[in-house]
Amino acid sequence: MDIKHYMNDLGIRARAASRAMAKADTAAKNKALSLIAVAIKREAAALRAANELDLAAAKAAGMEAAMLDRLTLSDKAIATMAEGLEQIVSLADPIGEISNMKYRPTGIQVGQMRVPLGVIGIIYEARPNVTVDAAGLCIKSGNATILRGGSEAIHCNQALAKLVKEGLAGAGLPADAVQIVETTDRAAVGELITMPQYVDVIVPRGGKGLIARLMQEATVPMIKHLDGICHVYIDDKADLKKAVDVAFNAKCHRYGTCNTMETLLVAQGIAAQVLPALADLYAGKQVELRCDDAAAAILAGYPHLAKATQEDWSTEYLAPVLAVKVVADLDEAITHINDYSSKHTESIITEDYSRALRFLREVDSASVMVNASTRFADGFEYGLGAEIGISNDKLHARGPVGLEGLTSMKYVVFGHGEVRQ
Ligand SMILES: NC(=O)C1=CN([C@@H]2O[C@H](COP(=O)(O)OP(=O)(O)OC[C@H]3O[C@@H](n4cnc5c(N)ncnc54)[C@H](OP(=O)(O)O)[C@@H]3O)[C@@H](O)[C@H]2O)C=CC1
Ligand SMILES: N[C@@H](CCC(=O)OP(=O)(O)O)C(=O)O
Repeated sequence: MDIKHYMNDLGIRARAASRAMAKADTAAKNKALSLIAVAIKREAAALRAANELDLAAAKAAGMEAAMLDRLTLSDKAIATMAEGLEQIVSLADPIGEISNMKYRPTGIQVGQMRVPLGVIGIIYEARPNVTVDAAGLCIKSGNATILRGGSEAIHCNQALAKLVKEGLAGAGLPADAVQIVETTDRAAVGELITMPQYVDVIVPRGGKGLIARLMQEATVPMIKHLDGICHVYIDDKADLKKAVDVAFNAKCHRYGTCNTMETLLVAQGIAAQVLPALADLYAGKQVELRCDDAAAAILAGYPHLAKATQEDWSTEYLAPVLAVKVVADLDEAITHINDYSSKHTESIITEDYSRALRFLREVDSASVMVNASTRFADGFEYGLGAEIGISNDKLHARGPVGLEGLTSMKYVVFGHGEVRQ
């Protein structure tokens, strides 16, 4: 079968499955999720073996360490996937909820019902846990999904998809509710984003190349999950220990994730105190610091120092590299963030309540934090069970997208035979 026909077939199956999923009851959906969690734990060894195949190929192709880390399905990642599914089971089913019922003067009663989006096409990076997180959220929210994961994770994704289908079938739900694209040919992406008759929304998780293509070609609406140029701003009213702990964690906890800090802004009033302490920790991890003149002057002698260029303020390194800038005050920090961030996640470190509130109000990003690491921008950490991704789009859903982000509201009207005058 050629790719056009193959994708068309996936689309037809997904559309049919979405109709069954939309009316599936909560117990069946929860049963499927629990069965998948059990199967994942049972098949942990087989999943690791499939992941080894992917890792070996990726290493041979020269994949960088941070991307290998993202591709790795460790025992902890396997346990977290299963735990995420169990968390989704425990969340309330959003589907069918009716709210805002009001009587109109005509006698009719108008309200809204929460409904699934339908068929969701997800294009994502080579990160196997996303396959299960996305499948779990789509199942619970009554959607069908077509998953196109990063080609480097194909073996692992195929192994996971089998377990998802086993869980769906065991709960009496259509196995086609979750389908993965079995080819790594990018022509399949071209088809997925141009079949509005079968796909209601595309969730692209990826970098600039992916988005450039989608912006040109897609005829299906998108909720974009893009790069994370995330900032931490250390205010001159910051607690030093909190500043050092958060700025170190935000950069060094994991380099390859989109919620990792890429630019550190420091108020000039505290820079001479906080930067040397932080630089000692960064030096231990060989983090390269790309500094503006003021930061470079404070950090003279640091072993991995480079001069920042204009380009650094707009760069997502996904690597042990950090741009560092000294700013005059909160105003300059907010302006810099609103000019250069990708509207993903930003954090202020301060003990000053008014400045914290100003930062929350004036920074235009999907997650805005006070005294916490940007690494917390994550569906699991926010209590959503998992996430489809982290939206930096402004429409429909912002930040980590969980169950509610995969639904919309339709109007429902109850009458007693009223007619319009
Ligand atoms: N906001 C969020 O939730 C997330 C954001 N990201 C962002 O993604 C970026 C890095 O991830 P990375 O894996 O390199 O992302 P890529 O954009 O390279 O890949 C992501 C997915 O898109 C596909 N893809 C990429 N370009 C094209 C194209 N031109 N046509 C068709 N398919 C394409 C890839 O397929 P293939 O395997 O063939 O390359 C892969 O499945 C970072 O900017 C990161 O922050 C990543 C994950 C989540
Ligand atoms: N959920 C993630 C962050 C979002 C994500 O998937 O990002 P990425 O590592 O760029 O694929 C986490 O913090 O674990």
